Amino acid sequence: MTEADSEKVDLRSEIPRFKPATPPAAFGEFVENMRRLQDLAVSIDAPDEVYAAAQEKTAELIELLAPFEAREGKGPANRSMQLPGRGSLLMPPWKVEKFDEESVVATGVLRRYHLGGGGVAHGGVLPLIFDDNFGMVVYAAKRPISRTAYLHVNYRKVTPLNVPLAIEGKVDRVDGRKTFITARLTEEDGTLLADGEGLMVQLLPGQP
Ligand SMILES: CCCCCCCCCC(=O)SCCNC(=O)CCNC(=O)[C@H](O)C(C)(C)COP(=O)(O)OP(=O)(O)OC[C@H]1O[C@@H](n2cnc3c(N)ncnc32)[C@H](O)[C@@H]1OP(=O)(O)O
Repeated sequence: MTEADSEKVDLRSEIPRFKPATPPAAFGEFVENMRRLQDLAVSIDAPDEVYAAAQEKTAELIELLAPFEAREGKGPANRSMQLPGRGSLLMPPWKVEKFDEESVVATGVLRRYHLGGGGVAHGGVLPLIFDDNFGMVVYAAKRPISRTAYLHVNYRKVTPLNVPLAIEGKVDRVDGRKTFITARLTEEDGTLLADGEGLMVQLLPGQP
């Protein structure tokens, strides 16, 4: 995106400009360790004394970090484009591989943290991945800043964990303030796991 385009995007909304962050390497390592902790927190079966020791260590960590809690858009989480999931623990640790007006592609794996039941991904994780993709598609296509009005996911096959996956989303059609987006979630060999459609509606001045 050129500087001129970036200015154009800003003028189309009252939402503050998205400013990418470039945190030190230690932040990326910290986030990855936190992801490992999430995987463990949902999978451990430990003796009582291990829970007690873990509780003490997490309490220490909270004490260390709490003074640095910052408002949205200030800390590096969610803004670190070079990190999986933009450095946000909410997002699965996926990386954006393609970001242009034609489509947005992100790839990655789902992990133990994302388990639903029966060894496969929780169904609720997929709308998160689709919604994030739709948001990026709107931005990459230089459509006005918009929010999801609806999102429909068709689950075609169960989504495996620890297997490379990809989502590709693109603008299907535009109608005034409305941008209709479609996306497909696939395995590396192209097997379709889910497809989705969403309506993104351009925010009017003053809309949050
Ligand atoms: C800081 C970065 C922020 C950028 C966001 C990144 C994107 C991330 C994507 C998200 O996850 S956003 C969070 C989830 N979404 C929301 O919280 C949205 C909550 N809903 C709203 O804010 C409003 O409902 C919305 C802005 C989507 C629409 O409200 P409006 O009052 O502005 O729209 P209006 O009701 O006038 O409808 C505009 C058009 O959209 C149509 N429409 C709206 N909602 C619809 C719906 N659910 N189904 C079908 N059509 C719908 C509506 O019929 C109409 O069509 P026409 O122009 O043809 O008449």
